[in-house]
Amino acid sequence: MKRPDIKICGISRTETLDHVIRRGASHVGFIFFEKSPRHVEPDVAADLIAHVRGRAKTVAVTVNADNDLLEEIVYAARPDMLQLHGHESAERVVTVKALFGLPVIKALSVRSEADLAMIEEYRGVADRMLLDAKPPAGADLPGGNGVTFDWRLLEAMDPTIPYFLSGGLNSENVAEALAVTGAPGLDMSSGVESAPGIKDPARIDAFFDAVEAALSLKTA
Ligand SMILES: O=C(O)c1ccccc1NCC(=O)[C@H](O)[C@H](O)COP(=O)(O)O
Repeated sequence: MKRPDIKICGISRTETLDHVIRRGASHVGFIFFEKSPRHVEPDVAADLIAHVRGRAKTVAVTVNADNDLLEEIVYAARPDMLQLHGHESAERVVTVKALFGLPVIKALSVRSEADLAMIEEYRGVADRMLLDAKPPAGADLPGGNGVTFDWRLLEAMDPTIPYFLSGGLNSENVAEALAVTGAPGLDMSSGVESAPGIKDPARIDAFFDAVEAALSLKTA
């Protein structure tokens, strides 16, 4: 099995960036959503992104952001990619790509087959999909909620679609997630935190150890 790309999201400290990249993160995500405990201002993100440039792909995560906010983020922080984590339509993805010239990850909230079928709208439009769990009722955040969805829904999915599996991944369940889905990418955030927004070095190590163990079992 090919090693999946691994995206660790919601990072706000250089120490955490260095740690996850040393352990093998291919992508690191920065949250631009004020209600999130992981929110970073564009000037702070600019320093974090400058710190890791060239060592991992940097992703600016936004939620239904208008052009002005995207412009502020892109010109201040210079991310490698944009993640659209709201209700952005396929047409909006096309517009954002044209305006900013950056690859786009489109997040999709999944609970049912019908949710997953929406993926077709973004085929050939988004550079990658991020399949996250639908937020629980009453949640304040569209992502970072630490909840999983039924990974068996992905069994019938076209395997050529590039995507990150997301939602509630942690060191305890990532081996099963990989066994069920064979996902080409993994994305996670709260599963390596000790409290919302606080990344925990021991949990980061446990997660990457679990991924390595799962992959070595698969190739043994
Ligand atoms: O993490 C947040 O606080 C967040 C807020 C608003 C929009 C998106 C957000 N996170 C995006 C991500 O890509 C998370 O990694 C993804 O939702 C999975 O989170 P988790 O279930 O905690 O692993």
